[in-house]
Amino acid sequence: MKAKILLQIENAQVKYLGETIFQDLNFTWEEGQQWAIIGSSGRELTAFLETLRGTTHIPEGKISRPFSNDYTNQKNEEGRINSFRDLMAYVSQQFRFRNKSNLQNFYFQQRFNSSESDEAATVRELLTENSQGKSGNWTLGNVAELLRLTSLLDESILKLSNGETRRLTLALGLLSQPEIYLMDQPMTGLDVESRAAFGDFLKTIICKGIHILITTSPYEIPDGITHIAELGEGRISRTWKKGRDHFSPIQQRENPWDLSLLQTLVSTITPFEGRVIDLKNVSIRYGKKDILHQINWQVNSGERWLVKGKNGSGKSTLISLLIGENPQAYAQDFWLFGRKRGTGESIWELKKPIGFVAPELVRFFPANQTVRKVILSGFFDTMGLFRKTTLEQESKANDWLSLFKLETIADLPLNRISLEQQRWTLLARALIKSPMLLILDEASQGLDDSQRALFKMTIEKICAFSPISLIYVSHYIADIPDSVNKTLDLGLKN
Ligand SMILES: Nc1ncnc2c1ncn2[C@@H]1O[C@H](COP(=O)(O)OP(=O)(O)OP(=O)(O)O)[C@@H](O)[C@H]1O
Repeated sequence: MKAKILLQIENAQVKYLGETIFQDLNFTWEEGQQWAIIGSSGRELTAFLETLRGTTHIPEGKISRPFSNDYTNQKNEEGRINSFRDLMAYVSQQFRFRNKSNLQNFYFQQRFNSSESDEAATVRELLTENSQGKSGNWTLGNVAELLRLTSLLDESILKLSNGETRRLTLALGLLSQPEIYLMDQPMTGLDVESRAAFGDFLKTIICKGIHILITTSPYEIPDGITHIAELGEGRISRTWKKGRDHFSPIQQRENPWDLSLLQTLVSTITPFEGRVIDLKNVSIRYGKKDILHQINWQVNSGERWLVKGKNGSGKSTLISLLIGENPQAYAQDFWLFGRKRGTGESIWELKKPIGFVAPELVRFFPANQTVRKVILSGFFDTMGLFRKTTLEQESKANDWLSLFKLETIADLPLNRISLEQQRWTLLARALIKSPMLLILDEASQGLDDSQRALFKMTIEKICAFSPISLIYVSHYIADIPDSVNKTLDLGLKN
């Protein structure tokens, strides 16, 4: 007996964000198949998911979704128009939570400011809100348990770490009681242990009848997946059953940047004469929860450090202290660039010698901020450009735009460009003021394998060409540049 088709794309031309991204795309998803989609372009992977969700434009060919026929027919008979989307959950890479009045995204430092957290819903409130009006296998209780959120139910969503937030978004998807569950790079931001456990999570939900399709790295195909499709050059180039075949290794690209321009740009970075960071018995506690416990850490000028630890171990909290975003810094014995914190320095003085990149920064720039403005805002350490710039500053911005090949998109808003272009923009913003210390908090998270390799190579070159001090946070050993040769392990703190 032939397997039932759930979804089918036939000879489709697909336009995504105004560009033709697929030509002659064909894909058949049959009952019982659980798909992993791999490929070297993060943009193509996301566009493929958007096509399944019906948010791209298909001028030629067609897409059909027989999985929803019974449901939509029944709703039509009841005189209601309902879409296949009711049966489909989607976890995107860029999640945005709004504050309670639904007016704005949170601003960055709000997360570490516990007094302001009332503005945000708790994990329980958000899960409850998302389960209303839907009944099925998934309840707040079993979903919270499955995704290890039970102990976090009464926390404000604002305070969650990256990995905790990722688990929350997976839970929200389940509570919509989907038949089809699409996930864009769902293991991004998860620590080594949680990535290993991800296959068990998939197997559990597959057993309950959900069909899944994820985009992922070819090196991370979790348990539960039965079929793999490789995207490349505008179409699906191959499909195979898991275990029958293996993927072609990602081609290592040449570094596409003008390295002599990079060298010139970072040659203005000077070393700090003295100790960059000195933490003496630093402890951070929220309510009854010890996040950092008596941390002693010294970073000397020119050193390159890895900060590691599992999800929720306090890596971002530690970094919030360094970049002046955590009010608890004042109570600590803590020196930055030879000056004790809390001795009258302004937040701007504190930020000046530090360049900082974290993927979630993108969420905190106002919507009208273009790539050029975001890069220029690095001179002023503001989330967006709100003042006049000099010709010299503009010329520096042009150099960075040219280095990272961003000129053609320089005047587009940050939220209209691809994930990798956003990341190069943030790196240019961090470096434009020639900082003495560069802090990268999971800065290549979510990029595809070739872009991650390029990011690593770029940081390697910056370290080779300048005396910059570096703090690098990552859950992926393969992403760590060779020049990083010291480690602070927060997992060992207790
Ligand atoms: N203002 C706050 N109030 C209460 N708890 C908080 C607050 N800010 C952070 N936390 C909690 O502190 C813990 C550490 O969070 P942090 O973001 O530093 O972890 P992380 O090591 O960076 O994790 P990840 O690898 O997931 O990014 C988390 O459990 C988080 O929920």
